[in-house]
Amino acid sequence: MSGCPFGHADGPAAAGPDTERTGEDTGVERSGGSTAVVTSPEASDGGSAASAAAGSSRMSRRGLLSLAGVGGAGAVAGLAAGFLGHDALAAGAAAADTSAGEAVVPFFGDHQAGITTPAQDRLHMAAFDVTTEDRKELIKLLKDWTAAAEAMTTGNPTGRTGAVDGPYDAPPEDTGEALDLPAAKLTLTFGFGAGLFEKDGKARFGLDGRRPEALIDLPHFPGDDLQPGRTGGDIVIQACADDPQVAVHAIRNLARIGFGKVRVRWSQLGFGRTSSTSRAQVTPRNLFGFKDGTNNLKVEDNALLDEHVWVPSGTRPSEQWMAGGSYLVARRIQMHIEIWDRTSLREQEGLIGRTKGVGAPLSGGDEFTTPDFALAGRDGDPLIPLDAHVRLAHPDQNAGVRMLRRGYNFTDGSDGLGHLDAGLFFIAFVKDPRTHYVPMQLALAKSDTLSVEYLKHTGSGLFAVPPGVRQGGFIGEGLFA
Ligand SMILES: C=CC1=C(C)c2cc3[nH]c(cc4nc(cc5[nH]c(cc1n2)c(C)c5CCC(=O)O)C(CCC(=O)O)=C4C)c(C)c3C=C
Ligand SMILES: [Fe+2]
Repeated sequence: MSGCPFGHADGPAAAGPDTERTGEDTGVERSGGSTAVVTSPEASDGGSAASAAAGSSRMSRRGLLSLAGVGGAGAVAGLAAGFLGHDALAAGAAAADTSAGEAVVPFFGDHQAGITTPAQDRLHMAAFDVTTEDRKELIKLLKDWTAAAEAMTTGNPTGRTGAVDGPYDAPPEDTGEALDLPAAKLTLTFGFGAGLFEKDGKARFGLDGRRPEALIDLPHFPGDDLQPGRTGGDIVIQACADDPQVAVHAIRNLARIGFGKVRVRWSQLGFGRTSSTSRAQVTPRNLFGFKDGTNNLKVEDNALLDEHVWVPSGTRPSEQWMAGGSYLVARRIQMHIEIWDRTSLREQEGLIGRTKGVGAPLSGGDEFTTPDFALAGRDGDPLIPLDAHVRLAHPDQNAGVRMLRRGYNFTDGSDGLGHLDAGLFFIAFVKDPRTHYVPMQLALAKSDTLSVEYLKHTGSGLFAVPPGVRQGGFIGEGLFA
């Protein structure tokens, strides 16, 4: 093959007449490829449809590799180069792997993906401090992140030359550990912390007056033991995927792209979702062994999502950029699992207010029966104790507010004192944390025996999550308009 622009044996061959560049940012060929697109309820506008189409016409990382076994030596050479001819592409399409792991959640849409998207199995969340003070540099970074996010969520490497097709004497543009992995329903959700707007009393990036009123500094809650290295951050990125390596690869490459402009402040891995966000999903279990997410808001609850999760338009003009967005609350909650494991089943169920087996309310019925908080047992006491978690967290006790929970289990080794450092990385999306998080957290921290005796909050963050990105736009574009 001739035409290697970088002059090394493995370099890209010239694109043949049947190939077409899809864009400067990704350098990936149009392929009529095999990636299945998951219809995202969040991505419901025209841009999303276009994105879905773009996603479906792109070749995923694994689609590319599968061609090696289909198109023979020519295809392998093309594969190594990242450029494929028409015949090889047609053969590859015929042999396409459209298994669930290939599924793509569209990146573009009215709302960002990763909020009502059915919760994937794995999480890697990272919060960054922005180290540059240059507005142009920040905007450029957000544009570069948008391009990289679009590429990775469609199962493609970052940059024009990816992991193996760049100059031999330069670091690759993509780190490569996801080369042979499918998109795995990767979603990347971006949010802005208070520190992006002002630091030490001074406005940053020309954003004077643009900090939304709802982006408060969270108060100290009773029992909080927050570690500075696990708290705050100017920008957060939530990566969720059904493959941990895909999620970690995404955060790593976004951090790499941000080198010199942002610095990772904290990051958290999560290994098992603790919420279902769609009625099609089975309710998972947290590390206390209880079903978690039964009475969560679900993607099917459109009216409730409008009422409790999405920021409405019509707020102050300076906050209009948040319309269609949401607020992300992140709390790293350490669970005293060794104490829990020595607690009787009766007490465990009383602390939660539901049965451990099927997750039914202690007032009776099955998992999805409405709890009857007034129903008393033979002793006259309510069957769901007054200090049960589900009673105190129920909308009836919280001025009717609801939240969309999207947390993950975590285990980060041990604490050096013979205990696992394990817990629940609580993530919730709400339209306004002042009404939809702070009062409930205060009530739980004061009166919920589960919280007081078995939990410790060790990290915290609150982020304004702007609405979805339109094709050709960039993350948070409205804020910089
Ligand atoms: C501030 C909000 C909440 C925190 C923090 C929180 C932590 C937390 N929760 C569990 C276990 C369960 N929570 C359940 C229900 C539930 N929890 C919250 C809020 C917070 N939880 C709400 C709003 C609800 C729903 C209440 C309702 O409407 O009925 C349940 C029951 C199953 C379910 O409905 O999801 C469990 C179990 C843990 C272990 C934990 C911290 C580690
Ligand atoms: Fe809870």
